[in-house]
Amino acid sequence: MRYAHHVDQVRTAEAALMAALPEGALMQRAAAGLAATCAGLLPRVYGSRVLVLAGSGDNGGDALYAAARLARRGAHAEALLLDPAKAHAEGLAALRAAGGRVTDDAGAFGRADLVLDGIVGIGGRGPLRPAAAPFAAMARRGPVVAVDVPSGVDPDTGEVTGPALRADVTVCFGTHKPGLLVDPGAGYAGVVHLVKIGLDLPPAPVEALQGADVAALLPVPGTESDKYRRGVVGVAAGSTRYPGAALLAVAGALRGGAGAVRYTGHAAEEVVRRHPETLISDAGPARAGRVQAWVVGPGGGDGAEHALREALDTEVPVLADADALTELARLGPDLLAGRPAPTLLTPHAGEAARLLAGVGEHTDAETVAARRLWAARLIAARYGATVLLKGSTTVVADPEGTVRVNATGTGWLGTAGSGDVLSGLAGSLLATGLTPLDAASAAAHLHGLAGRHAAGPGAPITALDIADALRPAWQSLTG
Ligand SMILES: NC(=O)C1=CN([C@@H]2O[C@H](COP(=O)(O)OP(=O)(O)OC[C@H]3O[C@@H](n4cnc5c(N)ncnc54)[C@H](O)[C@@H]3O)[C@@H](O)[C@H]2O)[C@@H](O)CC1
Ligand SMILES: [K+]
Repeated sequence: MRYAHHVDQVRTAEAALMAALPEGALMQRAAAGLAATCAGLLPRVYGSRVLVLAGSGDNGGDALYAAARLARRGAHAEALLLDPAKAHAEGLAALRAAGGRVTDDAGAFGRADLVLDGIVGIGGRGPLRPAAAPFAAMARRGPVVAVDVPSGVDPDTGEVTGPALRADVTVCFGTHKPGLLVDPGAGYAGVVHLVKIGLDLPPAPVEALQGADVAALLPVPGTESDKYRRGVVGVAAGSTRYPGAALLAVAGALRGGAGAVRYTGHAAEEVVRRHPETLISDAGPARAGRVQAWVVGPGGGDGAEHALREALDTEVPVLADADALTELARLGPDLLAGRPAPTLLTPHAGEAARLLAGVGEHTDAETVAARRLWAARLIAARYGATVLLKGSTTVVADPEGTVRVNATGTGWLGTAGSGDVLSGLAGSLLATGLTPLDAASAAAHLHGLAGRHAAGPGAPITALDIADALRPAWQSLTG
């Protein structure tokens, strides 16, 4: 598991640790870890050109001390001070003592074998200021290593509201920051290395499951299991206009761990032709027969409201997607109030904007994509449901405030019907007994892996390719 903490939590933990350590010890731990990572990125340290972009805070201090360590190993280290009068004095003295020097030549950026971005860390707010902004667009020769956070990325949210420095590697201290795990910020962070500095931190508000965590969640049938004991997932999807969505949701559900899939809707014939193992029901969710979870909405068309209401009236978990979300946004969160079982909503950015409008928060898909944590948390809180917000990093938020992010995806997943496969998959995992948080985050992880598997080194994929790749994706976790 990767854990990420907010800036105020880091500051509190840092203050407690600093009080117990000799002055400057913590910064030396950070600088030592940073210098070690940089050394590993250079073919050889001796003779390499290292440039520090140093801001006015301790982030600049970390970078200057790390550059001093590299200078002691023979690197030509230079520092470009963005606010010379306020530069970190001790760090600068250490750099000079090690043979490094200050430069005011911005061209050094393009010549450096490695750039250390020590402009701002967790003290940063908003985009790069004018003195640093030009570096965001400048050509670089060697890797840019962000110190703690890529400057210009909001550490708590991952929001990027103007120029920011794109890093190849980010070395963060003590814990991850949410902005390193959530897009758009995650896209600026590159590969993230964590340097442990001994912080005693509270429970993490944001976490990211790793392969082993997902493997531990996935259901394994016991010797006594049969199709009913493994869980039956109901799929109410598709319409005469959109039969394909039903096929795709069922394809995902069949590969999600449930023992059987029960389908109800207008595409029964097509579903059975393509997936003969599906149980078909003529009645809607209210009378379709026993299931342990319902998936409702993909390609639902005009029938979506009816199917949603019937599914919500059952006593099992309900996953609402696509047209069911549009209906929910129109009808409002009261529709979910008092349900005896949890609800999982799986919007993309546009549907999330609709759900937000349904609670009086008028916004658009672009804003949701730029403020993913905010949007997912707000929908979860206002609808009292778990939310899986699809997109470049998938954010899963539950109404109690836990957030999980998933970054296994690839841009190739942005293909028609991909979300239908995901909702079937997540619903199937719900039917096996996983909580909505676990089902949603495991499904997002598997779906991302399947997309990568299907796309291989890089090629367009179809939603059915993703469904087909779910089995090797699952095997890659459990094998
Ligand atoms: N104090 C310590 O012993 C340790 C410090 N660490 C480092 O200290 C950092 C936090 O240091 P600070 O609290 O001094 O804060 P920062 O160094 O992150 O930034 C503070 C300074 O940047 C300016 N600033 C804010 N937003 C800006 C923007 N958008 N563009 C340009 N300048 C901006 C502020 O005016 C302020 O002067 C961490 O991120 C980490 O790198 C720790 O990680 C390790 C231990
Ligand atoms: K930085």
